Amino acid sequence: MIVLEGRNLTKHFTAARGPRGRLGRKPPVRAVEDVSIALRAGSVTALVGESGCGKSTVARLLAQVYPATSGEVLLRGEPVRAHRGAAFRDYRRQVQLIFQDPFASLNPFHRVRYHLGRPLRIHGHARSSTHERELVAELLERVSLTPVEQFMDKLPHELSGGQRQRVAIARALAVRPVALIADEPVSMLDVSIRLGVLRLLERLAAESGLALLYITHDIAGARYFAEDITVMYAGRLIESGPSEQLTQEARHPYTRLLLDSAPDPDRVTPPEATRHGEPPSLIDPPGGCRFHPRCPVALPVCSQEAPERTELGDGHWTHCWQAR
Ligand SMILES: Nc1ncnc2c1ncn2[C@@H]1O[C@H](COP(=O)(O)OP(=O)(O)OP(=O)(O)O)[C@@H](O)[C@H]1O
Repeated sequence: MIVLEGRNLTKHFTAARGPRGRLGRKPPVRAVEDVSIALRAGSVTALVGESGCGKSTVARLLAQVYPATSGEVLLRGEPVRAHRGAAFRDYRRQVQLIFQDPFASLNPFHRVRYHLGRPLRIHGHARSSTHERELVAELLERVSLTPVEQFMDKLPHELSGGQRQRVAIARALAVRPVALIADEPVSMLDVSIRLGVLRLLERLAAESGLALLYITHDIAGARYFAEDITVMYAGRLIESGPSEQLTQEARHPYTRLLLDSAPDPDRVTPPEATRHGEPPSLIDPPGGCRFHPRCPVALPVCSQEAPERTELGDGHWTHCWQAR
């Protein structure tokens, strides 16, 4: 069942710096163009791409941190129309964001008990202080911070990075969301504890039927963790499909470059993606397929016209002239 969906989402920001255009206006940053993505209950979807390609903007559009320039967001098939008031607050409760830096998202002066108890109180889940304590303990157990008594009264700086991220996840769970959007949730953590936090997110999605969007630049890791992978390049989606199929039979040259440049301790030659240059500016993106200036197999048509979506079967699709 599809829980959360973005349809044809586009976001243009007004650039804070940079020269003004002919009409004296600053040109927009075309951060996200025509992105459609669906998250299913109990399932992990990965959104993969290089830094600056618009992944966090998609996360924020889905969480309604700011409105889309065009396109719509649907929760359980219903378009989200409210941008303030009770309906909007309820939407923000149901769709929770987890950020990269758990330290920045936890007030350093408050103990774990407070961080988890506050949302329980605000949303009326705790009937009394004893009940609140029970619910806090339950949340700590769900994120495997046990024995719970050891964690209740800790301040954020007394916890490791992984433990802090677990508290941030528990706080998101406290308000009983239907979707979690995790934006690079492990990239600031020690390599040795990343897998544990990812396994926790996977278990929570499976056990609680949460729809989970996992945002990452690591396609190799996404493959083992997500059921589906969607690849983004310079503000656009370029390929998507079931993880195994997408990584085994990638059809877009950019997906192949990402797979080739995934960390490999045995490789001596530089990764393909670095050999083929940098991502383009989103103020003045290349015409046609945005990847064409870096594409090793570009055709003349690639610089002229953006390719439509080609269905490749079993939910696998791409936008590439070579696949048409
Ligand atoms: N509030 C904003 N105002 C202006 N430009 C913005 C704003 N937010 C993002 N951008 C621009 O939009 C583009 C996409 O940014 P975004 O943060 O979504 O990328 P990302 O793929 O998540 O990158 P990273 O992995 O580095 O966070 C970038 O060019 C960024 O500078």
